[in-house]
Parts: sequence; C-alpha cells; structure tokens
Amino acid sequence: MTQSISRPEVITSIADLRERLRGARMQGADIALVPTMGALHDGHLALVDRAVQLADTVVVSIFVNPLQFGAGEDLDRYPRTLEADLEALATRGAHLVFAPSASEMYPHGETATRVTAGPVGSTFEGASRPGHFDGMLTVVAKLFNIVQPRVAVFGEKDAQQVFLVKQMVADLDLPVSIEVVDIVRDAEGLALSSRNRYLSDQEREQALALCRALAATHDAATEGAGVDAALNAGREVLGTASGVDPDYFEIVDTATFEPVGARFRGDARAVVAARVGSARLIDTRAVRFA
Ligand SMILES: Nc1ncnc2c1ncn2[C@@H]1O[C@H](COP(=O)(O)OP(=O)(O)OP(=O)(O)O)[C@@H](O)[C@H]1O
Ligand SMILES: CC(C)(CO)[C@@H](O)C(=O)[O-]
Ligand code: BAL
Repeated sequence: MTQSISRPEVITSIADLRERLRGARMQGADIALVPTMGALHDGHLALVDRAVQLADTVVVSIFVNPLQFGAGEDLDRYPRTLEADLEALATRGAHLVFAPSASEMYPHGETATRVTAGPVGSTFEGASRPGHFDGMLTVVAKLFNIVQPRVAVFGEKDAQQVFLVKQMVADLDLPVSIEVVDIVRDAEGLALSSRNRYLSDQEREQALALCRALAATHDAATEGAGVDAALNAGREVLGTASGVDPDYFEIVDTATFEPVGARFRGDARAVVAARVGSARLIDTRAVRFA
C-alpha cells in the first residue's frame, strides 16, 4: 500500500478486516500491527512511526479491552477519542485502523478460552491487577490471529507486558516478530500515558516522582552502587514524594522479570507503579550493574 497522508481507513468488523488484508497480502503487502487502547499520544505515534519503517501496511488497533480490566478499575472512564485519534494518525502514514466493538471481539461475552500468563503474570502489575495479563494476552493473541502481522510493535513503558507478549510468542510459536520502542516522555520526564489525562496540574507535577525515582536508581547503579543501595535511592525519592502512593519499586532481571539478588551483575530494569490522584501510573528504566 502507498503511504497514507490522509485519515486511515477505519474497519470495525473482523470479517471486513480479514477480507481487506487478504487482498493486500495477495498484492504482496508486508503487515505491521500496533495494538493500542486509543486516546493516542506521541508515545503511540512513535510506535506507528516505527511500524511505518518496518512494513508497508500498518494496522493500528484501537480497542479498550474489557477482559484486562478488573472490577473497580477505570474501564468505564478510560478515554475514548476515536475522532482525535484518526486525526493524529492521518499525519503518520498508518493505513488501517481496526476499531471493533466489545461485542465484535467477544460475541459471547467473556471468552471461555484464555491465554494464561504464567508466574510472571501474577507479580507487579499482575499482583495489583489480578487477571489483567491473562486478559491482555488473550486479546493480543486474538489481534495477532485476526491481523496476522509479520511484526507487532509495543512500547517499553509496559515492560512486563512486553516480557509476557514475547513469552507467549515463544511458548506458542506464534509467527510474529515483536518490536519494542523506547518510552516517549514529556519535557520534564513524565512518561506519556493516556491515564495522564486524569491528573490535575498539581498531580502531574507530583507524578514526576516516578521518573525521578528511576533516575536516582539508575544514577546510583551507574556510579557503582550495588542493588540494595540503588533500590534504596529510588525508593527514598518515591517514598518521600508528596501526593504519591507507591505500589511497587523494584529492580528485575531483564531475562526473567524476577527481582534481582543483592549481588546481581548485568542488565536489569527498574520498574515502578504508583497512584497519583485517581490515576495509577507505571514507568521503567534500564539499569546496568557492572
Ligand atoms: N510513553 C510511551 N512511549 C512509548 N510507548 C508507549 C507510551 N505509552 C504507551 N505506549 C505503548 O503504547 C501501546 C498502547 O498502550 P496504551 O494504549 O495502553 O497506552 P497508555 O498510554 O500506556 O495507556 P495507559 O497508561 O492508560 O494504559 C503499548 O504498547 C504501550 O506500551
Ligand atoms: C496491548 C494492548 C493494546 C492490549 O489491549 C494494551 O494492553 C495496551 O494498550 O498496552
Ligand atoms: N497500558 C496497558 C494497558 C492497561 O493498562 O490496561
């Protein structure tokens, strides 16, 4: 397909999308998928930009997946901004937007069959949001089967999600390659997130504690601190920040997503989640212990 400089075509039915992509494939199309829940910001658009570099046909899915929200979470108030999303995508060369309804994706209500995320699915985000990763992997598997992309693009911000998607692809021999894009931040360092819309100006300022805590851990490790000292540096910043209710701050081994031991050497990742006002925010940063 030629690069789109106008609004992408919007398809809401699985059958129509399959038919459209079958035609594209017959003409030799190479397909990339960018799965999102919409309310697009520059972080999502960086994923789209990468997809456009990697393939000639880019499908962006916009679907707020009920299966990955727990009771009492923000499913109902999650921002749904399809018109603005299409405007944003018009400038980026995405060809197709797949925006199904919940009944299109789940015609019988919740699926009887689920992908289970395994042990890493119940730590960190999974501990605070039971069932979240099973619901996320189930919809990602459905999207992979519907679109059958050669490559799918995800953001590093959701590092545990990336780990689990890669694990699913390897465990189930799914024929898709996973591309990961760095976190896009605002000028002060706050990771862009659709949930930042829930923040007041004051809360947005307070939310900077997440990236500042990660920076403290990163800098301590770079200066030669061990795991415990690096962890304490970040936890202190987070724990003393006003208006911030920490959920977890941990350093995990990138190979296993398990917390590293005190003597760990190598590539690790600091991960953080905290509630600021009514928003639950996450962030992450690579940390190396030489
Ligand atoms: N700041 C960012 N930089 C790069 N990628 C991002 C960023 N924010 C989200 N993404 C990625 O965009 C994809 C879709 O994420 P999603 O639609 O949940 O957006 P989100 O902003 O993370 O929303 P929320 O924080 O409300 O869950 C995911 O792969 C996610 O990692
Ligand atoms: C991958 C995803 C689109 C699945 O609903 C969602 O978890 C997200 O937006 O990161
Ligand atoms: N960004 C991951 C999707 C979610 O929070 O449900």
